[in-house]
Amino acid sequence: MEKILKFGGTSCGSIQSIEQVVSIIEKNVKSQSQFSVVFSAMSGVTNQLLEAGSLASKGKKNALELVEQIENRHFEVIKHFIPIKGQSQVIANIRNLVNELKDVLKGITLLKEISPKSSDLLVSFGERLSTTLIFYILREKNLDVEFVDAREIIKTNDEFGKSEVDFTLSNPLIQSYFTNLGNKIGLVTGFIGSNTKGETTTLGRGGSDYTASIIGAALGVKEVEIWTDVDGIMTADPRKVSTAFTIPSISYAEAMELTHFGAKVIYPPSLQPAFQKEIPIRVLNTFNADFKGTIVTKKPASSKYIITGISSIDQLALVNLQGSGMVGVAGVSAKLFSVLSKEKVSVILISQASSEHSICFAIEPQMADKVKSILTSAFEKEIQDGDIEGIEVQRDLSVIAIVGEGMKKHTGVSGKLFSVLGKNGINIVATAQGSSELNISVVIAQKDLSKALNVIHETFFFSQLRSLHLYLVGAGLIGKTLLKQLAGQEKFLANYRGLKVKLVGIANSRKQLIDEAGIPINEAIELLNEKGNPNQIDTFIEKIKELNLPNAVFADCTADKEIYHHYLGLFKSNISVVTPNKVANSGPYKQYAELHQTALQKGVKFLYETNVGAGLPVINTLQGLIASGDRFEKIEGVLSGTLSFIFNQFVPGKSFMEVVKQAKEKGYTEPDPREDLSGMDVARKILILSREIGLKLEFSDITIEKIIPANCENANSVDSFFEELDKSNAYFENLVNEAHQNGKKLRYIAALENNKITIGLRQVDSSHPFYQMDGADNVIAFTTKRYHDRPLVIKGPGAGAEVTASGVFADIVSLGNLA
Ligand SMILES: NC(=O)c1ccc[n+]([C@@H]2O[C@H](COP(=O)([O-])OP(=O)(O)OC[C@H]3O[C@@H](n4cnc5c(N)ncnc54)[C@H](O)[C@@H]3O)[C@@H](O)[C@H]2O)c1
Ligand SMILES: N[C@@H](CCO)C(=O)O
Ligand code: NA
Repeated sequence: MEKILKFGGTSCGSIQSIEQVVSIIEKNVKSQSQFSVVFSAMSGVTNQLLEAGSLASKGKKNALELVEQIENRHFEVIKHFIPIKGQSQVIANIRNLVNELKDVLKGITLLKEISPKSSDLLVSFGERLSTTLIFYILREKNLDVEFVDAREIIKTNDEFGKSEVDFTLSNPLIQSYFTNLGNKIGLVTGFIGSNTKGETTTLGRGGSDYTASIIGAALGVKEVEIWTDVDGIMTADPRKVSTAFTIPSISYAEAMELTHFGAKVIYPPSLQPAFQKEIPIRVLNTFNADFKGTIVTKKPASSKYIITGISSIDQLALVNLQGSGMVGVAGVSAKLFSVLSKEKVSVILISQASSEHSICFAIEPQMADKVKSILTSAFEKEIQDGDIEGIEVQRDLSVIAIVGEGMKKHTGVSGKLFSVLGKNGINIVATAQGSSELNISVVIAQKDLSKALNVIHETFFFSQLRSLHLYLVGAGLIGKTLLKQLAGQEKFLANYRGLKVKLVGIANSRKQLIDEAGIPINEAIELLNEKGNPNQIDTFIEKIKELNLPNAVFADCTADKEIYHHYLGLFKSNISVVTPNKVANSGPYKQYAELHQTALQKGVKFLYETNVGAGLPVINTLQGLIASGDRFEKIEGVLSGTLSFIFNQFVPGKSFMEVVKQAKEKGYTEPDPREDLSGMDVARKILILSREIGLKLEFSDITIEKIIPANCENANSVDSFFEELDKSNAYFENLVNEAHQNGKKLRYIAALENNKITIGLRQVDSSHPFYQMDGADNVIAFTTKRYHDRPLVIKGPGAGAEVTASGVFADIVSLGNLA
């Protein structure tokens, strides 16, 4: 025999799935391999049988209704696969089995009780029915098959419900049976066996896999194939991590570790006989039969990943035993674990500090109360004497284990694990590493489980493609331009920066839309309009925090004066903020400092390069100089793109108001251009620069020389502001004429020197470095200790949608380097 195949309940569960099974078996026949097949009951039938048993024991008639349902399900399959003239024999055989089943239920009804022994007999009908059914289907296809009742070859002890296999008795029976079978395909009932008296027994959890593994081991086959309904063992639970993928090859030991922490595809104890004989086990998908699945072997193929997989237990409780009296006292942990073992408490994980001051261990949460009371009485004396301070239970925790033989060869694996959790604000409550270095486990709050699994998975399996989760608030000029740029660069970012910017939320002042699965960037605005809910920024931010996505960034592309109140809370939730909005950084100094300190403390970023000079590298350059120890002596600049444009465009004879309107149309002005013309916008920028170099200045420390007459400044709406501007044309003509007559140009210059900020309109001549400027140019000159004789000058367009959005873009992408 070369192979044993095993098909699980879902594979035998329907006409469609049985069609798959038949085609897989036919393919094996064509390849002329010698093999036999083990079957589970049709999915759901075992439970129905148990339910029928329980109903019967209570004397309820509807037990028979369940039997009828089971019978009909089998008949339907027969009718599909077997031509009418052959059906009667098959139906008669199934009916015989069903009658026998009804007799068993009658017995249970009479006795009014269901013993483990009758329960085993009852459930055995599941596999006996499914295997009989498939036997006839395959015979109809002219395959040389034989029905094998496993009770004749697998012998067990008398422990009904979960009997132990007697290999000394079974192995020779199996060997002689299959030798006699010759070239026929044996179709074996999974899950069941019998004791020496011939009474039916069952093999417990993973029973049919166990049957396949027992037979495979007894016959020394080359491979055991477990056919199920998933693509093999995956790197993580695909319901929790959507990017999880199949592990092509895994060691027995790794499979054991992964399944200990919850991966449910196989149940390794049931594969033990095959493991021991080093027979490879292949996990395959009946519904995706050409897929290679996972092979579990002693020596798996080498992999490019450091770890093999991640698994988790959703719910556990942590018990902590601590006290100074425990230090150096031998026997505390011996006593602890012997008490636990006596009470059959299974311990999921243990961690002890080397100070020996405390021992903590994880258990199933439903055991927590019991364990606490057992330990309180077991350690009564130690607690009374004060050697143990008490027994503390923490709940609502989860454990994540990263598993892999490859960890032995690599340093820094735990560093990587802890740092990615830390960066995402996930607190590690306890940790344990087995000395085999096959697994590192961390206990975390249950609310962080999904986030943690995803970042860990990304870190270890997709280090070549990191995700940033982006929430964009403000879908106006800058927001929309940013979206366009992001959409255009999606491929480039993936291919050359290993970065995926996933838009998960978007809002404007009217609507909001959040979708964890990702909002297509190039359709985001339409989707927001069509599907968005009314926007309430508070609820939007609450939702963001609740979602708790890893590597998250909030981009504030509004000019709103209140939104920044949320930044602090976002930082505290480990969400970075990127913004062109200057309000946060130019408010009271105390608040500026608090925002920056909190971001630093939480390990998130607060990035706002576009606060000054739009996309020009002003803030980054300044921060670089400061970080490298340079000292600032003077900052001087033309910081308003709008005013620059206006003084470059406006000549006497033109309408000043029209030029301002043009600036607005070109996207240079603030949403409210009064901010630009009042000098407010420039004041914000120079104040921000002063804070960046370490000064604690307030807005009130700034002297602003106004350039617009009071009637314009005090206009109470944007429209009336334009009207007032129109009326004041002569005033502006005068200003410009005067400068022209002196051979000079007008520049609105902000200067910071000797801790003082001044802002005003200056006439500059051709020798002045700010004389030559075009369009909406900004120019900033840094005079520092190092740039002393000739300042460092940054010059170029300092306003406009494209250059601003690209500055925001660059800030966002720089976060990707940290993800
Ligand atoms: N235009 C430039 O050259 C430039 C340069 C640097 C910085 N900035 C800054 O960029 C920001 C955006 O400017 P813009 O020209 O795109 O403005 P805009 O008026 O075109 O767009 C603002 C967007 O924010 C939304 N919004 C306002 N309040 C909101 C709230 N409370 N909640 C949700 N959404 C809200 C609006 O609906 C709109 O979608 C401003 O802070 C501006 O100072 C602009
Ligand atoms: N309104 C601003 C945009 C850049 O911050 C300006 O004109 O400079
Ligand atoms: Na900038």
